[in-house]
Amino acid sequence: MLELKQVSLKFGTSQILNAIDFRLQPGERVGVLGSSGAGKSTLLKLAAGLLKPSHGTYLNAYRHPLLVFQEPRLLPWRSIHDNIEIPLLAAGVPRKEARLRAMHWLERVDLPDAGKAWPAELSGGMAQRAALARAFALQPDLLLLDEPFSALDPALRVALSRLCNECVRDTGAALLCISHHPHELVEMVDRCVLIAGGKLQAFDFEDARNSQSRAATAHLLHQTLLRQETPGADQTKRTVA
Ligand SMILES: Nc1ncnc2c1ncn2[C@@H]1O[C@H](COP(=O)(O)OP(=O)(O)OP(=O)(O)O)[C@@H](O)[C@H]1O
Repeated sequence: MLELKQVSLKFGTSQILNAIDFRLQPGERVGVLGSSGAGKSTLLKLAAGLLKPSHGTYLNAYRHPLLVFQEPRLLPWRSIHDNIEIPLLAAGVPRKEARLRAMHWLERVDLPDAGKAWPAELSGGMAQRAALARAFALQPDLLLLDEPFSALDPALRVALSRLCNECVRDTGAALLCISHHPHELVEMVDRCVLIAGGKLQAFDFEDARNSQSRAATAHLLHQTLLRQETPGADQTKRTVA
């Protein structure tokens, strides 16, 4: 389990997160929303252990947290297969198993013939699929997605969200996922948190399996986000100590 208790984080004098409490249970899937600069990526980096809180308690029992960024970040001088296999070898996976896992995940993300290709030969969507294959091959128990599909066109974004959703459900990994698209996000998660003014606001779905409940929650999230992004809205103001 991941647990943040009364966690605050400052960059210089800017208070980004202010005494937040957050828990992520094994297998739980949580969406993170908020206006630009609200602190979503900061929360993910905290969860990944890449940032330390200025105050409060950080407890993380996940052994294999994995952060996936907006850009695929593939090694340009190695083949797609190598891009997936190299991190596995670095993690101590035997070569034969690493090869099989790389092939399995390339197939799973619908790139069965791309193993020998160079990253520069792939479209944006294909490169992001390869990045997902690399992530899932590492068998994370906590997957942290920082808007991984935001640079793609809407149809591709929806397709990759669905694929990612299936893979997360198949592996049972816990998920913390940032998105600016409430309607897509609610299809992937059990609940959402919204960051505003350094605080977390919870949006629980009445019944995550009920599409009407998901649609209503997405609508509410959308309206709340719009209010935040309106210039001068109170919620976007951040405490500056
Ligand atoms: N390393 C850093 N040093 C100083 N300030 C930082 C640092 N990282 C982020 N910030 C600031 O913290 C605030 C929150 O940044 P963060 O990247 O978490 O926002 P975000 O909600 O993910 O935004 P976006 O949706 O635009 O990606 C921003 O004002 C940003 O400029």
